[in-house]
Amino acid sequence: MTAALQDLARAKINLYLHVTGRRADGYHTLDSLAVFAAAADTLMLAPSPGDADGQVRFSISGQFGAGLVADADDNLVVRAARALQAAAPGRRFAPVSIDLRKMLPVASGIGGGSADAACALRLLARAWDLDVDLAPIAASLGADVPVCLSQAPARMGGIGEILTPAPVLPPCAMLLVNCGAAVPTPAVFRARAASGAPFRAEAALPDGWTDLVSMVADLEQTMNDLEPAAIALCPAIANVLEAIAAEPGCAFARMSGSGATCFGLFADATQAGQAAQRLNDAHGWWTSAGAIGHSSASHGAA
Ligand SMILES: C[C@@](CO)(OP(=O)(O)O)[C@H](O)COP(=O)(O)OP(=O)(O)OC[C@H]1O[C@@H](n2ccc(N)nc2=O)[C@H](O)[C@@H]1O
Ligand SMILES: Nc1ncnc2c1ncn2[C@@H]1O[C@H](COP(=O)(O)OP(=O)(O)O)[C@@H](O)[C@H]1O
Repeated sequence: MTAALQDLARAKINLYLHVTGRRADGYHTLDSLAVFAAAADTLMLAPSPGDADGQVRFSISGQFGAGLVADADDNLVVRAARALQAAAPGRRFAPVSIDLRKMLPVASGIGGGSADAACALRLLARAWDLDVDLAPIAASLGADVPVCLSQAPARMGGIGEILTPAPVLPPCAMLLVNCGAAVPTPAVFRARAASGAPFRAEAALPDGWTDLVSMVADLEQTMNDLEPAAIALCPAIANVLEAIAAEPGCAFARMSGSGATCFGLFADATQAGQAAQRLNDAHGWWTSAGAIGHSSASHGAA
């Protein structure tokens, strides 16, 4: 490879999440509708001449980078690189450096680490010119990594690795709000299991929605089954949900994934942007507003 490459690792938002069962290995089966936000980390890959073949130098920058630096060798980006190399034995891997610009809050229910891992797989497969199926490698890195490979809206089944097309989404804007509390995914699944909450059936969805009102009517028949357990662990989530729902123009508010990030849906992008500014000013919360339904845009950097 000669050129530098750069790609976005977008936040994954679960518009609903039903826990439908539990496997013998403890993983839960899910039914979820995942969409991708404008908010994203950025991965920058460059050749690293002088290093040995196979070496992947890794650095972390960005607003939320500091929290990850201590465990950099175990970062999902590095694990993705190792897994890709293991899947293509006998190949030469030109030495590269990757910088992760971490702009998404960590352990926050929006799959930032999973998005970074998927982004690293895409970039490295390109840089090393590998024609391998990335889906099983992604699944080996985490339940959320496969859906982050395409960053296209998708219905998630199995433990997250069975992907089917999402209903056609209406034009709308999404507000993301995170109060700053890290909520570890395993703790939320454990708390839900301990609470004895029942499993839920898969949602019945149409092929698409032409407007936000009809999508919200269907989302109101669904749940995020992890929300009560996450609120029990982090009560501030309830305050965030209340604050989002009170914003002018907000049609729907819910927590994403295992939390603590919550989202609001708006027909009017200006109102979503104003809500983001207001909630950041009033509480110091991390906020972001943008369209939903982004797909991956890979491009080379100068
Ligand atoms: C809850 C979801 C919903 O999209 O998102 P996040 O809150 O992480 O964003 C995902 O299922 C998270 O996927 P991911 O974060 O990749 O999970 P993994 O690393 O594979 O698993 C972390 C732990 O979560 C639990 N886990 C995860 C996924 C799943 N389907 N069932 C589970 O029980 C297991 O205890 C597992 O040990
Ligand atoms: N690149 C990464 N970004 C974020 N977290 C990472 C990364 N690599 C490893 N991790 C670890 O994965 C855990 C889950 O992170 P993250 O994907 O942000 O959670 P969530 O899916 O709940 O948003 C973190 O606690 C962190 O220790």
